[in-house]
Amino acid sequence: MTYITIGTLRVDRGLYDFLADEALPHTGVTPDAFWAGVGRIVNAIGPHVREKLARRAQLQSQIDVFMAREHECTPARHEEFLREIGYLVDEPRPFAIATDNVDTELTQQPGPQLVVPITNARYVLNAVNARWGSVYDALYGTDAIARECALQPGQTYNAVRGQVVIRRVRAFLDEIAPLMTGSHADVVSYYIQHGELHAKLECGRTTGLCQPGQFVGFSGEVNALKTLLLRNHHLHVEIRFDRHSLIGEQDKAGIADVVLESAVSTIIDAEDSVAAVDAQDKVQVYRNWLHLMQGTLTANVPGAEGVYTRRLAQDRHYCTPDGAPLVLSGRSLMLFRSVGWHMSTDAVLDDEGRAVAESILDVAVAAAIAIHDIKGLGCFRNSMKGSVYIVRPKMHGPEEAALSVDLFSAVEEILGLAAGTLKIGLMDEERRTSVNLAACLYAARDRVFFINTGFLDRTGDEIHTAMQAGAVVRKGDMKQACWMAAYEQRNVAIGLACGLRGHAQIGKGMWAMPDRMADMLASKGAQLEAGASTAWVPSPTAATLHALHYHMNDVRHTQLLLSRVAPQPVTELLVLPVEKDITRWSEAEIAAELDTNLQGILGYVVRWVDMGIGCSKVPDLNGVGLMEDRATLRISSQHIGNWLAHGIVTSRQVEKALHRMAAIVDAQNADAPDYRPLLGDMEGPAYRAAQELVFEGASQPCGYTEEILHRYRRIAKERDCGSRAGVLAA
Ligand SMILES: CC(=O)SCCNC(=O)CCNC(=O)[C@H](O)C(C)(C)COP(=O)(O)OP(=O)(O)OC[C@H]1O[C@@H](n2cnc3c(N)ncnc32)[C@H](O)[C@@H]1OP(=O)(O)O
Ligand SMILES: O=CC(=O)O
Ligand SMILES: [Mg+2]
Repeated sequence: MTYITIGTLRVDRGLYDFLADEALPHTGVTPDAFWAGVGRIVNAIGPHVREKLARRAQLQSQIDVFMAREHECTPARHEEFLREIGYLVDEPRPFAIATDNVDTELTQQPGPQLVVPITNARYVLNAVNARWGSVYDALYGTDAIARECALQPGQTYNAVRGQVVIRRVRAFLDEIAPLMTGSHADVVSYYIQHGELHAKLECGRTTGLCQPGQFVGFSGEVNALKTLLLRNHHLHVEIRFDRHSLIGEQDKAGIADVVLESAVSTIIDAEDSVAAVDAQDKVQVYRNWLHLMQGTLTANVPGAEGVYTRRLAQDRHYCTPDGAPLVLSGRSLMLFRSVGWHMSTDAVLDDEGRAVAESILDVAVAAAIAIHDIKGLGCFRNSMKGSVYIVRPKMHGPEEAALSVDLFSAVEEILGLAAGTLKIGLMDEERRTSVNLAACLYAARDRVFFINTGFLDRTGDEIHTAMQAGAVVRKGDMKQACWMAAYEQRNVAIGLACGLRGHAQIGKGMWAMPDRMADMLASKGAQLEAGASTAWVPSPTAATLHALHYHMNDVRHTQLLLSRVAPQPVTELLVLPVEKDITRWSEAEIAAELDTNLQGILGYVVRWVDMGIGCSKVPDLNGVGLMEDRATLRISSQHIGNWLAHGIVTSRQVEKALHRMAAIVDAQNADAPDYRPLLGDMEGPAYRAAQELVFEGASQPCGYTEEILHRYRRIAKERDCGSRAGVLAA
């Protein structure tokens, strides 16, 4: 890296140039002012970051001693101890959050939240455009419709399958926007008269909607509609007519498609789904964010008729029932997820030559770039309220939430932004945050736009925290653990008690089996029944299918009912997921658990380290594709570390299984271009990273995987750079 010195900082030349030449022009912030400001923040906040990280380590070592000594203690004693050491703090007096200028997508529109790795422009564009998605395509193209009517070889459209989809969507319309008489399946035409929607049925009768107010817009002519816009639970449904299309010509009402408002918001992820290990990678992260804020991001995508350029979707234009223009956003509301406090980056060095806290850089750069949106300099608007949404992951407790608030205020000051412009998404994914959630919310009460649960990191942290208490239950049994139920319930109850309903999101976690859409449809609705106003999905298709749940559940009403339920006591959250009777595990069960964890680790790590891919769909031992990211890696690495620590498995057994699983992962990737087999390169960075994650994972701070992954990815980058240079020289 080549650095240039600016004030007290040394800044990577590529990063400096990116900001000076691409990001800052037109924002009103000069490079000198920006870096001088960042320098001040590094000096002011940097020491606090180091102090908080030291505090985490101190608390964990106290907990380790306590758990080794008193692992059979009651939850009440456990609570008492956590209070004694200051891990658990007093609850604030009742209060309500007071965040203002939050976009309606987050306050009024319960709906799916998509997550996408920021470094993959092609996926990012798809994600932002997933605000709207065809439910016909989503059902037709996935296992949501049973296999017996799957596409036959050589067939381009299976009409039987198509009919199943159409029937299912008509039933859905009957459910969410019923007609006064008959079914949408019986309609032969829809038309508008005197600002009201009419539906002509096959039997010759005409009817209308049971709730006429659900008809909110249309395009085309009143008696030759192109689209019809309905609204249910604040989400829009667009019915498209085209009697000349393949589907529309066979449909009695001429319906060619039904499009749902789907990914209402999207997390543009610069954290656990990306592999950004140096200044060069960080520039790629920030450049994509810049092009999103400017509305200019593009990606070339191979399609049926050759390569085409994917761009951000335009807004959607309709007329209201009485003929006034109606414009709806064509894009998902974008939220930026920064890295957590534990990360540092040598893209910028402080006055003592230390890598700076990466959070400072992420928040400062993301906010500076968002000025393009705030000032309306781009082709589109992201936030109509002039807010910038920054998701803060992996914070431990209220002190760290308060430090984020301080950072946000400092960044607003150096950029000349109005106080409160930067909003916080407060992820409840570390144990010290869960147990002190009300205090965390209080610390961020003027800025918070969401809290959420269901996180894989939270399980990783649970295992790490309880490392000395005993052998933890199998990964699959974690979902039934007492702490997990308390975590989910308390987060919602505390969020509602702190006034989030209608003011901020209460979210739930990721559906991690991207190809299992039937299972997702059957189970993900439960997150809304539990009080969530949003929940994470891994893909646009999943967003469209998950949107169906929000039509079935009136989340605002569900939250109203749940707001009468008190949070479970914190002692429920403190019940450790430790197996009391380890003899109940057979050798085969232990071996299966180990194999599953190791195969997941290897399958993910090899792509991360060798190819720089931060989130992958890794087939498990049964061939089911699982979304793996750093959080799932943290769980697997901590789980093996725990079982090693408690003698459930031996190092030798783990080494042998690792080798065996490497062969499976190599076979699974045999056809992947640029794949370097693990077994052909056991001294290579990928295999060594996996070994270290397994054998040293338990001693990593909080069980985080980043330090190991980053170190080996940098080695792999150097190796590839060296071999490229060799090829060029030859
Ligand atoms: C624990 C946590 O921290 S969760 C948060 C982090 N996790 C995530 O961000 C998961 C996001 N999802 C993903 O990255 C991907 O869906 C993966 C890695 C799980 C699967 O990726 P793939 O194997 O490439 O998916 P698959 O082949 O089924 O589908 C690819 C298509 O779906 C689209 N797609 C898949 N996921 C996404 C997404 N999250 N956003 C937008 N588009 C997506 C791609 O654009 C591509 O379509 P295209 O060819 O038209 O461009
Ligand atoms: O950040 C998401 C998680 O599951 O952890
Ligand atoms: Mg996480």
